[in-house]
Amino acid sequence: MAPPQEPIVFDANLFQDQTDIPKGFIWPDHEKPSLNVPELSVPIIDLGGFLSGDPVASLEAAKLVDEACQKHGFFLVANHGVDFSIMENGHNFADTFFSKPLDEKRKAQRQVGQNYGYASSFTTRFSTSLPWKETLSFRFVDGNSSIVEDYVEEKMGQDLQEFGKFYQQYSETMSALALKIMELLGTSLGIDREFLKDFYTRNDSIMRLNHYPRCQKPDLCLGTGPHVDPTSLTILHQDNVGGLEVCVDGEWHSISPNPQVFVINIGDTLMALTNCRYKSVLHRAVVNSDKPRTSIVFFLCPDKEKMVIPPKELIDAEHPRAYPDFTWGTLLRFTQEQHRADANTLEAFSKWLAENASTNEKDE
Ligand SMILES: C=C1C[C@]23C[C@H]1CC[C@H]2[C@]1(C)CCC[C@@](C)(C(=O)O)[C@H]1[C@@H]3C(=O)O
Ligand SMILES: O=C(O)CCC(=O)C(=O)O
Ligand SMILES: [Fe+2]
Repeated sequence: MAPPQEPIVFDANLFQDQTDIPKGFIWPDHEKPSLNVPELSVPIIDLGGFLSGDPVASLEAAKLVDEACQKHGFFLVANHGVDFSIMENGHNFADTFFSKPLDEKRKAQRQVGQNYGYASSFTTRFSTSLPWKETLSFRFVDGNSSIVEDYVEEKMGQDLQEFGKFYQQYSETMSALALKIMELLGTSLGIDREFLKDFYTRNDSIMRLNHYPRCQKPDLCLGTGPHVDPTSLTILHQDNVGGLEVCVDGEWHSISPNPQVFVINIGDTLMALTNCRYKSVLHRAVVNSDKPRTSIVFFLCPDKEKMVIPPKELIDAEHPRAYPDFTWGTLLRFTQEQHRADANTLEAFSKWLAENASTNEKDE
């Protein structure tokens, strides 16, 4: 992915009221937003009921999550044990950061080859189909109690210490929530309840803030383009603006904002780990001309060196291996250096692995 010669600088404060949209932000006709998409019916899972051990609640939660993950990979989690003030503060801190002048935000500028830091769109990574968003991403490693706050202090200085401490805490809260959800998925898959939880205990995840400025041509642009998450499990909190859409049965559907719940979706790595029992599904974020939108996203990822191999209970004559063995570290590198995550990342990755088998073995 060669960067453009003269990358545009996406300054949200200027672009949000601009009617003259640079062509790099105009998406191809077949990917432009659709009008009046229907709402997706997504089950609300009572996580606390499952964790309480109540047999009726556990059975209901496992049944609902199994159906959803086999079909479109999205579900909502309620009774999650996370105090609403945490989500509220998450958005307040994000809004404070993104309302800063661009040169302030660029103190944490994401460097070429880095997955973390501030990015105003990805004009240095791509030259077409540019996402109408700014992002701030952190690395979170379970067990490292200051990785996020250290990064913030190093990149943005002492005055953002409270900001860094907050997202350190938020990331730890999401990591713990993710492991509880992994227990539920282990149960719904009918495998050892601890298998997935153990696989992700030492997770090496990505905490990301997505900020979508207003856009005066919301019918031409996309906040985040159509993609499947290459990661394992996504825990997303929407504000009350709405814009997340999922492609089910070939049609885009909206997921209505509900700030009391977290939106959960399966990513490619977990789809491979479940030998395709649970689906990683195409989704995107649309923008609007009236209000900016923020989503707070925790991408659960395993240790980068762990080999992703489904448990034997999920491999049989009817379900042969769907994907080759791989590590998340190799897939992450692939999405950052070779192939922008889109609708077909795992297929392109499998082909790339086969073509570069000798090189990848040397890198291991
Ligand atoms: C490993 C990742 C790459 C992206 C962030 C995480 C999981 C989702 C990926 C992404 C959001 C998919 C759409 C394209 C992308 C470039 C984006 O719009 O942000 C992707 C992220 C990335 O490569 O930075
Ligand atoms: O902002 C959203 O609602 C979706 C963002 C997303 O899919 C992502 O960051 O992977
Ligand atoms: Fe996504």
